[in-house]
Amino acid sequence: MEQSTTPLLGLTLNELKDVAKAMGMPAFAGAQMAKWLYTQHVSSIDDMLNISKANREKLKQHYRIGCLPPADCQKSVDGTIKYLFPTESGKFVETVYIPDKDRATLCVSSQVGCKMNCLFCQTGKQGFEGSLTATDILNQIYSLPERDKLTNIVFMGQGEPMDNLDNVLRATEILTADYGYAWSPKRITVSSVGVKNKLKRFIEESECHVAISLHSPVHEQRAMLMPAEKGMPIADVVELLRNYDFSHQRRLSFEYIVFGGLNDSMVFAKEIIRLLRGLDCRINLIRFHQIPGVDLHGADDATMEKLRDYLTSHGVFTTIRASRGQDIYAACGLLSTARKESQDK
Ligand SMILES: C[S@@+](CC[C@H](N)C(=O)[O-])C[C@H]1O[C@@H](n2cnc3c(N)ncnc32)[C@H](O)[C@@H]1O
Ligand code: SF4
Repeated sequence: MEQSTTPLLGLTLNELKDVAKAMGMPAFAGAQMAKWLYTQHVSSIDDMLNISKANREKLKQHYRIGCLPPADCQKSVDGTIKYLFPTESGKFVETVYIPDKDRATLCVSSQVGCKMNCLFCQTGKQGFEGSLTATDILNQIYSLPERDKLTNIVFMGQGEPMDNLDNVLRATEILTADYGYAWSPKRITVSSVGVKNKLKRFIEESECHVAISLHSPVHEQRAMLMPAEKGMPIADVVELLRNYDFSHQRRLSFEYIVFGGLNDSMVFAKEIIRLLRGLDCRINLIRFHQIPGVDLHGADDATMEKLRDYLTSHGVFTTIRASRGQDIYAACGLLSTARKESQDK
């Protein structure tokens, strides 16, 4: 890895113009570089053919593209593909490609591991090893073999996006800017447990859809499942969300893993309705992906359907999220944990 050079992937148009200026290149070279990066996805500065050879050589002395191909992948019988991407710092994160009829969604990671330590999450068990740079986040798209088929991106891989907000905002800016990928922010969803001050900033500085990991409407139970509840209780998350408009283009959803015998009774359904009353949102019920060493289990289908029907009939549109890639453990964290363990040996 040529770490003495700086990656171009992850720079905004203005920053690329500054690079051009500093290298003594013509002013328009910044826009040319943006095109080679975010439209053409070149893997080498040598491929930036409308930049003179002399300027490419100069550029290469200080910069590199910053793209890295996936190190491993597992393919599910249902077409879901889990990739293991290296980061610039030599660690690994998981990215899951989920094709589905006319959609193809990419689930990207924002951190290596996570500080939030949710009881049910393999990434939480892995501990925190560092935040991804914007280069690392964008590389999961840039170097994806199925890149041109993507219709949606969800920040639901490893890590808590609000705990790496600057780099997540930089990546979503480049994904949505005209000079970048020119995607509508409506094709991007960012999922969070709710982090004080950061969630507010994200809502105000981005137009992407917002997903909140709810998992319990009851403070004590949510705190047991998700220690982040102690830093920003779900009641405060919901109060904050009430200040913003989710009734038009921008969507607000809540994720709810249904654990058998824990948060799956009508008592919880009623609390959810009370908590979310008047908020424009939907709920996605999620099947629990079993992880090693955790004494929790998923609710059965009939219980999930009953919950869905109750919530929908009480005004909160609710769906059951199809589980994908079961056979390759597409629940994030397992592949990278295995890679970490083999590296540590
Ligand atoms: C891995 S997180 C990443 C985004 C963010 N940190 C969050 O928690 O919302 C994405 C979603 O996966 C869920 N999740 C984590 N572990 C899971 C598991 N074992 N089974 C099902 N869903 C899980 C989380 O609760 C969250 O809704
Ligand atoms: S569910 Fe999200 S916040 Fe919780 S440990 Fe996993 S990645 Fe972190």
